[in-house]
Amino acid sequence: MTPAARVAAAIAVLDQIQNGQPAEAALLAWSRSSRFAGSKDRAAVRDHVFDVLRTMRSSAAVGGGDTGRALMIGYLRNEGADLTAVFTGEGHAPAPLTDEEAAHTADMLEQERCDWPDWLWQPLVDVYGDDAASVAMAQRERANVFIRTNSQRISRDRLICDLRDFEIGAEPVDGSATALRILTNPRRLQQSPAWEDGLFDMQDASSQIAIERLPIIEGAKVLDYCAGGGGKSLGMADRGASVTAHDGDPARMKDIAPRAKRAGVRIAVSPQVPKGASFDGVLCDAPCSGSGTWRRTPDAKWKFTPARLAALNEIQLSILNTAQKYVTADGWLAYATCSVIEAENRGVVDQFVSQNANWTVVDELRLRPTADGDGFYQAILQRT
Ligand SMILES: C[S@@+](CC[C@H](N)C(=O)[O-])C[C@H]1O[C@@H](n2cnc3c(N)ncnc32)[C@H](O)[C@@H]1O
Repeated sequence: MTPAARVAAAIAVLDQIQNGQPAEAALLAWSRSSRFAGSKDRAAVRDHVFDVLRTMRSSAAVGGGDTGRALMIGYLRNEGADLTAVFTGEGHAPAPLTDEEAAHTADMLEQERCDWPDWLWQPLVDVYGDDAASVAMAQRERANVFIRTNSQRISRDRLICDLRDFEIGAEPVDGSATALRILTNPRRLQQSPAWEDGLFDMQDASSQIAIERLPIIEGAKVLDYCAGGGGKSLGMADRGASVTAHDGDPARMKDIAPRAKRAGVRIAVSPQVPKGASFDGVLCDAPCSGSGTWRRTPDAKWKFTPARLAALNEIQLSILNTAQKYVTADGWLAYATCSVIEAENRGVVDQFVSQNANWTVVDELRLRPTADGDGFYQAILQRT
């Protein structure tokens, strides 16, 4: 496919998404009906679609509409591309720009330029002040790929060398003892001998920094109360904790056993927290908007609503209220989200403390989305 034909294909996929189809389903349907497209074509079309989804608002303003075509015009115009070289109408290229399309200009509000929902703009400014724009702008960029070194099995420097032998470039992330940023060939990671040998797992750098911050001592009994696929459980086990994984939806934990086996650690998977059980530490990696990771799931940014935020706040608070019961008298309780929205971060923690005055915040971590990792929040509490 020519570069212009890839743009035309992305326009067709975007139209399906605008008609209500989820992004992945629309891309899959296009792939299935486009047997002529090679792997590079598929990757390029996918990149175009996600580039537009991450910048939907500014692309619509600058492109003069929200059809696939207008969005792509807006995105490419924002990027400074030569539109006349792409919109030629030749072969499978999209049709030339109309006079109206060519003449369109837009004045944008700051939140529009930053591709951030209006209703969440002021809350972002309240926390990040003049940096709100850079927090929002970070979600317009493609995310880097990060891995967590399995430090029970290999040093980070040795892992860099092993990956290099497989033509995968990696470099350490500042502020983390385990995280590596993948510089080249990320698609080869899960075919590498190091993957086969369980020397690393996939995990964003911010999650790793948060896990490293937990006051875990070798052999501590820890409950991962919202374990999901077990990323945090594995990180805590790597730090020497004896981990029990729990999740309100036990089916979400199905990958934990094989992941733990590959990593060579033991994690007890427990659909019900055993009655009367207590732990030196309990981590609540709560369900949230995911606003710190919206560059990875850009359509979520536009679907999130005030009603959903209110519902999440209730769940988040009730998780903390339940989980605290499993913490020993001098143990710790950690609350984490991959969100940059304060209402589901310190907002929830403050509500919890106002209802449970015997708990106090002893540590707080707020990571912005940057090239070094996703947006992440964590508070560690202890009883007074
Ligand atoms: C952010 S995800 C966890 C990600 C996981 N810790 C990881 O690192 O891969 C939040 C998890 O909370 C779970 N959850 C939702 N409501 C819950 C509840 N009331 N009690 C326990 N877990 C709950 C969800 O099923 C989901 O797996």
